[in-house]
Amino acid sequence: MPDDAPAALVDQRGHVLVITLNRPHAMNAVNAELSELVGTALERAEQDPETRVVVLTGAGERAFCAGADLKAVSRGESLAAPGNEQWGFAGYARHPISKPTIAAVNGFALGGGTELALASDLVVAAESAKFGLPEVKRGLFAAAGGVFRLPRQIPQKIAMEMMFTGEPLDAARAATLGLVNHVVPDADVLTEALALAEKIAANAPLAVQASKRVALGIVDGAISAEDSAWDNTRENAVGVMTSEDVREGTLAFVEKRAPVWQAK
Ligand SMILES: CCCCCCCCCCCCC[C@H](O)CC(=O)SCCNC(=O)CCNC(=O)[C@H](O)C(C)(C)COP(=O)(O)OP(=O)(O)OC[C@H]1O[C@@H](n2cnc3c(N)ncnc32)[C@H](O)[C@@H]1OP(=O)(O)O
Repeated sequence: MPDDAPAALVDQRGHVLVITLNRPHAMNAVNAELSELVGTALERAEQDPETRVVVLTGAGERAFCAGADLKAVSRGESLAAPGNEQWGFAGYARHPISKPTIAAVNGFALGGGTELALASDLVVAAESAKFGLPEVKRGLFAAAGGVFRLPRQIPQKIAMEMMFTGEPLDAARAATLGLVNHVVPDADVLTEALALAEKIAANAPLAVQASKRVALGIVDGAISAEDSAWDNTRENAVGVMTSEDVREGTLAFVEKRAPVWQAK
């Protein structure tokens, strides 16, 4: 892929906007450029009356999204890229848009990748896809919604084991647990996600959007509950993300070695 290729691509297909994370050389890991381009695409989708459904997928055949860019983090760059609170990577997690979103998970969905799937309304997964929150292996914390969305979307004890061990689930197990709507052959992920999107786009947009708004309002609890979840996450995350573990955990990944955590 040319070095100057954009980190995310946008493709309008009738009433469906397809956003493709486009850093396959880095397993579509989220850096500031990718976050900003995803944010711009989401803002366009939200404001364009012609767009009724958004499909989010990853470039290449190996990864949907491998989470935050650990090389950037190991260089001390912020995970919360400036300006992405409303629309960027974190924005997608914290401020779901009013239109239905479908994650077409074409491979690894790890860390922020799983958090993007958790923040999506529907998930179509490749048979080879894997879902996980390995942040704790890097000294990090699933601060983009993982820590409170995962226990809400799958059984609590399974969610706790995933968060504490950092070990992934395969697509079949994720579907059994309710994290995935459809598991399809790897080659069919985008086609199947688009077919589902067209099915939704054929229905009354305002009614579909109102259904999403009310359902999320109930599932996420009252605004105060949702805000306290984020505030609590942020309080815990800041403590974790400013620790020496972050530098050691991410450097260990970059240097392809086991991390050596400081004795606590
Ligand atoms: C202060 C808090 C405020 C809270 C409110 C809002 C916060 C907003 C910001 C918070 C964001 C938090 C996001 C999230 O919770 C945090 C994370 O996501 S941490 C990252 C978690 N992900 C991982 O640990 C996965 C890392 N990758 C792997 O384990 C493996 O690469 C793989 C995916 C299992 C594939 O393995 P392999 O097949 O062996 O392939 P390679 O490992 O060789 O990878 C190929 C190539 O890609 C590069 N790469 C892979 N993953 C990443 C990555 N995450 N970052 C950067 N680069 C990655 C890898 O280095 C290889 O490159 P090469 O070495 O060939 O140059």
